[in-house]
Amino acid sequence: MKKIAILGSTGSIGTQALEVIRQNPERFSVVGLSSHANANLLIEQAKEFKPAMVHITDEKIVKEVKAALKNTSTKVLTGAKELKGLATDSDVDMVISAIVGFAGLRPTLAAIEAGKDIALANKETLVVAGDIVMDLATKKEINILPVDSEHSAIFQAMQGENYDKVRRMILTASGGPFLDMDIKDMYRVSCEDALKHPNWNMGNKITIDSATMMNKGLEVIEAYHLFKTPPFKIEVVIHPQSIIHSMVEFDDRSIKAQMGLPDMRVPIQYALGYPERLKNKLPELDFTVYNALTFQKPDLEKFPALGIAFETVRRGGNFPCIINAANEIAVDAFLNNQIGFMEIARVVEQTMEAATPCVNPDLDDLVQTDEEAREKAKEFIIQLK
Ligand SMILES: NC(=O)C1=CN([C@@H]2O[C@H](COP(=O)(O)OP(=O)(O)OC[C@H]3O[C@@H](n4cnc5c(N)ncnc54)[C@H](OP(=O)(O)O)[C@@H]3O)[C@@H](O)[C@H]2O)C=CC1
Ligand SMILES: CC(=O)[C@@H](O)[C@H](O)COP(=O)(O)O
Ligand SMILES: [Mn+2]
Repeated sequence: MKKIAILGSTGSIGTQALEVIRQNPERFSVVGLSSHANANLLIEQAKEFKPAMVHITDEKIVKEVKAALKNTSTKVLTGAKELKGLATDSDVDMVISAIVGFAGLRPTLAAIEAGKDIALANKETLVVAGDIVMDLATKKEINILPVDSEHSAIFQAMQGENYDKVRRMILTASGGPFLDMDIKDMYRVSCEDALKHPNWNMGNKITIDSATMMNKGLEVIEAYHLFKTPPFKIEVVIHPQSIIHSMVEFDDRSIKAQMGLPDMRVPIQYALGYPERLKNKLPELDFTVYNALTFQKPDLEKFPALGIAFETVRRGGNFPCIINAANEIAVDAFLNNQIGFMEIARVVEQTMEAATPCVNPDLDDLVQTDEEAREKAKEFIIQLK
């Protein structure tokens, strides 16, 4: 029985991970769950999965959760220290890192430090602190199992293969809802338009990232760290159907692609079950329905965020951390109707050029970088108004 803690259990990844666990009660049990502010769903999940602990960030509503769970064996926690406690509890075998954004970094690092295997959805953890995270994972001899669909695809394609023989890793991108829109119309799109992802149903932040293609930029940085592959070997190709989840080309020009319907339960299940492949009852891919798989080059004028992300890998140091922070602030501002869609990448680029570079940052440097970049991004947003 694998005993699991889910950081971010009330989100899109968290709820789908619980669905996988629900289908496999003989293999997985839930030890801990965490949410930010969604008390109702956390209570419901606790009643169903009976974890030893739940954590909620919002200290004002922790009382509500305690009251609802008072006649159960579930302990209710709050505060940053207790979230780390949940992630490092001696009973936990694997932590699913599914908090969104920089907030996921510290509990994930704490879990690695405590020797837990990680099913990693929170790509920002690797974007911000990839070197620190991967070095610690090596030192602690733990597995980081990718949940992000592209990275799961590459990880699956690499089974039985040698990393020295990789010629290219090709990340596929849907292109988001504005793939075929004229650039001049992209200045006027609404949040509602941007939140309509063509293929995936995900949390708001990553859905906006998909629309700007910052998501793919973050995924390039994620792949660079996860697979220790230089950026010149990582390519992005638009594949609007999201059936091929990514590909690896080897030295002999043979290409392995991992395919399937766009359903996050597949990569989540692969990470949870690894190295075993488990059965499920998900719908099968009908090739006669998806009878045309198409590909095109990304347009960097329409999607400058992708180019910015590649630039930060070249610059290294704290640059990925800077753009991640600026992007979190800019996406939030867009979702609150404070800036336009095309201004997201503009704020990110301005912040990248204005923040203080650091060549070999440690965790404290990155925390400081994150704070500084957030402040600078907020200043640029005020100037835009
Ligand atoms: N959704 C998807 O299909 C995919 C997601 N990912 C990545 O997985 C991560 C999660 O994405 P997704 O599930 O879509 O996001 P959601 O917004 O749906 O869920 C986020 C989860 O994190 C919690 N949370 C939010 N902010 C904080 C915080 N400051 N401190 C602690 N907990 C917090 C939320 O709690 P509450 O509900 O209470 O707000 C919720 O449980 C992201 O990094 C994303 O890029 C990667 C590939 C695919
Ligand atoms: C499901 C998943 O892994 C997302 O990261 C997805 O890839 C987003 O789609 P885009 O290709 O549009 O960024
Ligand atoms: Mn992805």
